[in-house]
Amino acid sequence: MSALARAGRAAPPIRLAHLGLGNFFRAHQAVYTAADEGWGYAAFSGRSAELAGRLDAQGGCYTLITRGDSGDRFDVIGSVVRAHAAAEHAAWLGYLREPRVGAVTLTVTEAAYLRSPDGGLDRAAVAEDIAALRADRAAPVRSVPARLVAGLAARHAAGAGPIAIVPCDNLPDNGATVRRVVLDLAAAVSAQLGEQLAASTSFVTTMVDRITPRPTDADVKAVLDATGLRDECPVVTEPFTEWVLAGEFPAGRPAWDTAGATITDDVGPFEQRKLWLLNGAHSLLAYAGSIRGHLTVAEAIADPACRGWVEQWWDEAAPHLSQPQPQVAGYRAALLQRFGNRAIAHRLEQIAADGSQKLPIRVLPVLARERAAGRVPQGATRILAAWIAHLRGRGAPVTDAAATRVVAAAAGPLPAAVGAVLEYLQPGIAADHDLVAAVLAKATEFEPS
Ligand SMILES: NC(=O)c1ccc[n+]([C@@H]2O[C@H](COP(=O)([O-])OP(=O)(O)OC[C@H]3O[C@@H](n4cnc5c(N)ncnc54)[C@H](O)[C@@H]3O)[C@@H](O)[C@H]2O)c1
Ligand SMILES: O=P(O)(O)OC[C@@H](O)[C@@H](O)[C@H](O)[C@H](O)CO
Repeated sequence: MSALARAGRAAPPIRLAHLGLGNFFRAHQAVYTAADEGWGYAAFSGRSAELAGRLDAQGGCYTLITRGDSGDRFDVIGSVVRAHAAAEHAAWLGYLREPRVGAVTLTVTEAAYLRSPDGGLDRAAVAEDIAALRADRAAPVRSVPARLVAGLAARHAAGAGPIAIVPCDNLPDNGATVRRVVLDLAAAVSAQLGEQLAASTSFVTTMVDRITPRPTDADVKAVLDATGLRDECPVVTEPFTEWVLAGEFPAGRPAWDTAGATITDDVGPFEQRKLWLLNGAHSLLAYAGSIRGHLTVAEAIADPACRGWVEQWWDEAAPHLSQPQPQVAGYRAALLQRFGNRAIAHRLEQIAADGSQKLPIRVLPVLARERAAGRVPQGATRILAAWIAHLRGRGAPVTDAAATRVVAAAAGPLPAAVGAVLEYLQPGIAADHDLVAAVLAKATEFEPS
């Protein structure tokens, strides 16, 4: 056992699997689970093997650094029992065949669900995995939808009973979204498999919130200095945390609610508030803030211009939220405090990744509502303009699952670029001349002088 032990307690039984072992999972779902000693995790990385190896060498234990204005708090989290690399497919199938494994949580990024523009599965992107599963249900597959289908098929074949899939990525209605891509893929393997998995799988919808930046070598040193423990993979997060879930758990679940999670019938109001206000403002800061030379959220929100743009965006989004306005006002005030936490170095370049996946979720719903009300929203159009400027080489570097297409769309004379990028985001939108003119005017302000 590593020096990072579970304070004399035995490891909990593995009753959960996770896909997308990374920082957020370790600051969020694993922490809620740690409050219930009856449930432990087998966690799999989405792609790389590196973190899984380091974590498994520590018996799954790691230090959670909760970083507030008044200093750091250090807790050893022991709910992860085994950490596996993505390639350990036989182990993945093995856990899913276990009746006592009752749920699979996911944090694999928005892009990993491989949705087509209509929200269904992008079948071309998973053609190899479909062919492999048609030939052999236990064949190694790489994409997230195919790994889920392979695991669920193995479970069904083993007669292990129904299970819950619990996506924890920043996607609206994430349970229904994941249901659709998983069942599309299962049906493409065989119609019968599609029906079997539809009948035996519950897709839970969640809203997740806890700002979790990428840790650095300085965080490893901070743990050593404060606790005397050598931890190769601590995780840093803010004090705030929120988890809202709706859906069935046919094989049970940990007592996440006693650890502070909200169990509800409708995640929608929580999710809109969080995706538009927090994530929308994050995207604005990631593009506009990095163009203004800032590196982190805390730096950008301290810039009066950026702060004003964020407030303007919130003024546009807030009236479209269904939660009571005093509650929304309280959330906005808390967000300003969270964004301003200088102890958390949340890098804008991390948030800037995959704008092609994020902006349709974070910004376009508000834009559509504002246009339906006859207004041209200045905050929303500024976010789009800043993204276009980012794609044209300004601010944070471009990392995007659709980089080839969106960077090409953003190239050349600015008026054509604005039209092409907007059309990429939402076909037909470029016919809205007032909207295009507003985005163009703001994009012009972001052009190099
Ligand atoms: N970090 C946060 O503050 C935060 C907060 C709320 C929600 N989230 C959600 O969690 C996700 C992960 O964030 P993180 O901070 O843990 O990131 P991370 O980089 O630490 O971990 C991401 C995990 O997803 C896997 N992955 C990435 N792209 C993939 C792909 N295309 N296919 C398969 N697997 C893939 C990686 O291998 C890794 O296991 C976010 O994209 C977001 O949806 C993050
Ligand atoms: O994690 P992403 O890449 O979906 O988005 C980046 C940030 O906006 C996001 O991680 C927030 O920090 C998070 O959603 C806060 O709960």
